[in-house]
Amino acid sequence: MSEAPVIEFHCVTKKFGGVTAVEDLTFAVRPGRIVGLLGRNGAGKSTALRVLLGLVQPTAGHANLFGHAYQDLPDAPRRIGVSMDTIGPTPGTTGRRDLRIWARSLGLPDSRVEAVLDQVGLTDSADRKVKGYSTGMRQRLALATALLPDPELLVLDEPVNGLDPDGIRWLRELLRTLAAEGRTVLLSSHLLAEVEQTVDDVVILQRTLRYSGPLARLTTDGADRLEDRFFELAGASAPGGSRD
Ligand SMILES: Nc1ncnc2c1ncn2[C@@H]1O[C@H](COP(=O)(O)OP(=O)(O)OP(=O)(O)O)[C@@H](O)[C@H]1O
Repeated sequence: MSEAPVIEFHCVTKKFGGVTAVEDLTFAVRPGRIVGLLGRNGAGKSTALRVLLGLVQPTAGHANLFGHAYQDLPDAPRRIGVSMDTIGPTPGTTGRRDLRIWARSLGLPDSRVEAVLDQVGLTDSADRKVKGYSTGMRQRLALATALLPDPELLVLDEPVNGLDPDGIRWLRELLRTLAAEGRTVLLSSHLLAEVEQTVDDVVILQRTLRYSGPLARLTTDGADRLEDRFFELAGASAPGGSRD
């Protein structure tokens, strides 16, 4: 397996008017790893992911996937599975219908829809309207959408939010299986305890980068708690997105 980074951020800064959401962010993600982008509400996690996916232009610096900016990467929508709040289901659809719309837009057969419904455990609810789904079911549907193209890389914004303990365990096992197949996962979260058992590597963001590296190094092989190390590195309670 090539050890070339799957994701690279180089000195990425993003300002929204007078607010600096992300400042001088540099880190890399290696293949086959599950990486947690961790930070408080407003720390800049979604902004960093949006820069990565070409959804917002950085003020300075750049981010690459497989050595290219998202918009220059051939076949990007089929190589990278994305789950983000802003990519919601089509209003009024059922889970199955929503996935079929996505599948067609990606040139994928309906058999992929059935495969991902099964993978995320939504087959029995697939013909129910999405508006009646629980938060956990919506998370599963978002993950199914990300998994549709059988991607090499998954970028998941807050995938743990709204999952119950069974759902969190299920997600952990699914991500482990995907990583064992050589896929790479970058997920953002502010739920430290929930992701501690899921991720291999950690990126701690509080507008600026506070840590990037193996979870085991951060916690001295589990002797220290992630939460304690997080507060040391991210500071006690500083809000993200400082005004200039
Ligand atoms: N489009 C925007 N316009 C103005 N300010 C923005 C915009 N997007 C984000 N911000 C600001 O940038 C900062 C970082 O926000 P961001 O959503 O990236 O944080 P986050 O870590 O994803 O937070 P959360 O966990 O709450 O989703 C915040 O202060 C936010 O208000």
